Amino acid sequence: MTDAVEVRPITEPELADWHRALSTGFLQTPTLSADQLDARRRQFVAGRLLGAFDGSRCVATFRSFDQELTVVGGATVPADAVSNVTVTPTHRRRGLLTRMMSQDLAAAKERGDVVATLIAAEYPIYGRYGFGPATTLTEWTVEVSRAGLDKRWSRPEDGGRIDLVDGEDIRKLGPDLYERFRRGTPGAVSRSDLWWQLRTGAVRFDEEWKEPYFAVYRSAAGEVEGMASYESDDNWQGKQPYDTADVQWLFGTSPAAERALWHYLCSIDWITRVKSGRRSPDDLLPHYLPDPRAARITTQADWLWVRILDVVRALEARTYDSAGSLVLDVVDRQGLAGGRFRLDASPDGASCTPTTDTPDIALGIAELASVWLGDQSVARLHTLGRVQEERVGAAREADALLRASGRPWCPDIF
Ligand SMILES: CC(=O)SCCNC(=O)CCNC(=O)[C@H](O)C(C)(C)COP(=O)(O)OP(=O)(O)OC[C@H]1O[C@@H](n2cnc3c(N)ncnc32)[C@H](O)[C@@H]1OP(=O)(O)O
Repeated sequence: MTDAVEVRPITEPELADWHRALSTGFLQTPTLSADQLDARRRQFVAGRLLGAFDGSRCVATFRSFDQELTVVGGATVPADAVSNVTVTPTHRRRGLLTRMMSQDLAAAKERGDVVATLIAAEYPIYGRYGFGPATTLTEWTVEVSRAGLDKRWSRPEDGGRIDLVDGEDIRKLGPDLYERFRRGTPGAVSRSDLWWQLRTGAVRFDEEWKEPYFAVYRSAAGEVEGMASYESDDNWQGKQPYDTADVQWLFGTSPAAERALWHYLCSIDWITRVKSGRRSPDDLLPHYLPDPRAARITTQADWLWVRILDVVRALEARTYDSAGSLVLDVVDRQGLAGGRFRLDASPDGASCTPTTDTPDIALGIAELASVWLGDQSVARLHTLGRVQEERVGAAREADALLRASGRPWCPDIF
């Protein structure tokens, strides 16, 4: 049966059928309006949208696009970002995802991408293709009354200011600021113009788009250093307001900007709770509050998954705080990137070369992705039996070499 189904890149006229399959796979209304389809045309890139066709009907979807991923130390690597993965329920578990993924990863490797990235809908799907969870997502809810902030707070203490602006301002100011931010944030990914258009309503994929509030922080010197987008509900109970500010995104290029934006959000009259949106596990949000316990973790889970396609370039792209050498046996069941590699690293730079030297540790390509950006420790994976020590003590040494000073953070969903 599977053999009768053809997997291939779609053509632009096939987009409506492809989107019907995509909506069906995500359990959404199958047929898009002409306007919705028109807006989504902007994501069409020839060769990067795969479909599986049973006769003339599209029964599976897969889209990838070019992205940059920031690594430890601030360099970026080219990534193959994977999204819109669905198989129609009538055609599941016949190997269609496996066929689409194999085609896409082979093409990405051929193009020279260092990694593939995705946000996994469910944990068990992507490990088999060599993806490993590489960043963790943490969401907090701040109970404003417990935060200990001064009730009379009305502006940043540092001489900076916060202004509410509209979507057009965000489209002008956002991309440059985000570029600076993401280059200092391992785990962050590039944002396209379309990303900003969708978040500010200039392009709408769904008819019921709700306009959020946009806040911008400028330093005392007048520099734009941070911005946030948030919504609020309209929640009155009797004569009391219990509104929640729901942060869509918030980032800054200085701690002062982030502190001021969180204080602003926690000081809006009627707002009793602030939901943080997607942060890294070691985000400073709780510590910007006089009482950090006011921020309660509501979600903690795997977020960005990474599939390393080129071990040498991946390990050479990042920086290392200490000096050391490590021989790694990297097992890749798909045969895309495995082998034995010698990493010689120091704060001055790193070189990684294929070798026949005796290995220190052995690990899967997915486990390498989990330790590469510093989200996991080699010692923890060793304790779990997912990294093997070929020399006693090597896991702890690998840990010291690969450790990063902060956890990586991918604030985006794609
Ligand atoms: C990046 C993103 O877009 S994330 C969104 C992913 N999409 C969804 O969650 C939408 C709903 N789910 C689906 O559309 C499908 O179930 C998919 C795309 C997840 C899987 O497609 P399928 O064609 O059924 O996968 P395929 O047949 O290639 O499965 C390969 C293997 O993965 C396993 N597998 C696939 N999906 C799952 C899952 N959700 N949970 C556990 N195992 C899974 C299969 O059992 C199979 O295992 P086997 O090799 O041991 O037999």
